[in-house]
Amino acid sequence: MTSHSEPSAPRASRGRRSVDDHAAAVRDLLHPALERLGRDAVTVPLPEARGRVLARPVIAPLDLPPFDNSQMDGYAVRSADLPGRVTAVATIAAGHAEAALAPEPGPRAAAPIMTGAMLPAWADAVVPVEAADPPRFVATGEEVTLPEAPAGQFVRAQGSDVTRGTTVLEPGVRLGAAQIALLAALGLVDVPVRDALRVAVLSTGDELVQPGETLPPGRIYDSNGPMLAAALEDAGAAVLTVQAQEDSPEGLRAALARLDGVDLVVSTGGISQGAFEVVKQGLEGGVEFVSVALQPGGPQALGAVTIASGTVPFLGFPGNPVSSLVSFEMFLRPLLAGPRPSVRAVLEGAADSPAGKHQVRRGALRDGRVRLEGGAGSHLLHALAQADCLVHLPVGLERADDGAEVEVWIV
Ligand SMILES: Nc1nc2c(c(=O)[nH]1)N[C@H]1C(S)=C(S)[C@@H](COP(=O)(O)OP(=O)(O)OC[C@H]3O[C@@H](n4cnc5c(N)ncnc54)[C@H](O)[C@@H]3O)O[C@H]1N2
Ligand code: MOO
Repeated sequence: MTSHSEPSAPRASRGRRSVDDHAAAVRDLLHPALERLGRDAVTVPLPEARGRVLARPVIAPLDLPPFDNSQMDGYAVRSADLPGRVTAVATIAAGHAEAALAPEPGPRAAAPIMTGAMLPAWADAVVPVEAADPPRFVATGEEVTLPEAPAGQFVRAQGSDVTRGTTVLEPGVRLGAAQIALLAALGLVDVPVRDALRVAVLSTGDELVQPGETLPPGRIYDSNGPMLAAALEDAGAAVLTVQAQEDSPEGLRAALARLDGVDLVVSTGGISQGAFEVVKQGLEGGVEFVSVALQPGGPQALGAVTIASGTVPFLGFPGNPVSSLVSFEMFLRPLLAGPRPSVRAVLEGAADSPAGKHQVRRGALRDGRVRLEGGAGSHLLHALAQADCLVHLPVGLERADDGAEVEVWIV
């Protein structure tokens, strides 16, 4: 949150921990685990590299394009021969270098050439076929009239995209479709990526039923488990298990004791003021329960828990789905995947925010204007699903009027 905070923002009141202070506490808690990830690289095959974070620089082993080639279907020519009549020589198709490597023809020659095909060394320009007279490919030995073509026209020069030996991707880059395309174009198959943070997600609450099962009265489907698993994976973490947990402190401790080989446990629910707060009752001691000046996402828990493979960091997010996802966005995601893109936008309609709290509303951003999706309620999943941004109403801003400028994170 540090990079997004307002330096002059009033501090949270009434003994609540500020958003920045809690973000710092979570950062400190996860520092050793994240430092290890920054150090340790693993090699994954290219098809598995999507969403991973590059651990080492990538140095281009070849030029891109690897050879001069045509940008158009047309005729490869010497610009000095044009305009005028030229005689067609052998056709050069993409992937077939023989015709391009054939001995240089005499003056006033033109080779029919296809997009992506290797330009012969004797040619320095390409005339698109539709500019020819006749506007088609003529047979070898026939004549065609071509207009003037400056040297370099429609030629994609070797190395014009990437020069061999240059660093094309830096460590820390998240690999998406474009980066994977670049690695593939360079012929690379083994990609050094940061080891992913291995996370266990535990949903707590006796009311929870798994999607696909029938829904008895008074019960609800577990949406936090799938939501956080998706959010974590989207941020580059490896979710080793997603479990719903019966509401008993002993059951929770037993479930933790069975977990093996995770770097972090994240739970949802069971941390506020109810009579059956399973996380609070089961983990008191190693875990701290705090009230953060954030809405939604006020109740928070953090500390350490003992699992089969040792003691690992623990984060307890509140059970309300929007609270849980906002907690993830504010405290965990920035550590895993860096800050969300942040813009200033003009608010459509007014919004009220509780005194002394940093409120995060859901919004839809269009052309620099943001419309709130749904109210402040932290159960409003449909509105969350319509939103494409989070709207920040920091401490001290108890009302934002229609037309006010607000900070928005694009999610
Ligand atoms: N007396 C008070 N009551 C509450 C306070 C408070 O300060 N005083 N804080 C409210 C706020 S704010 C929040 S947020 C919630 C947090 O409560 P818990 O973290 O203890 O969560 P639960 O009580 O277990 O559940 C809250 C809510 O969320 C639903 N839920 C829980 N898990 C899931 C799941 N996996 N998928 C979908 N929905 C889930 C649950 O059914 C409840 O409706 O406490 C307020 N109360
Ligand atoms: O803080 Mo709760 O997290 O508003 O719904």
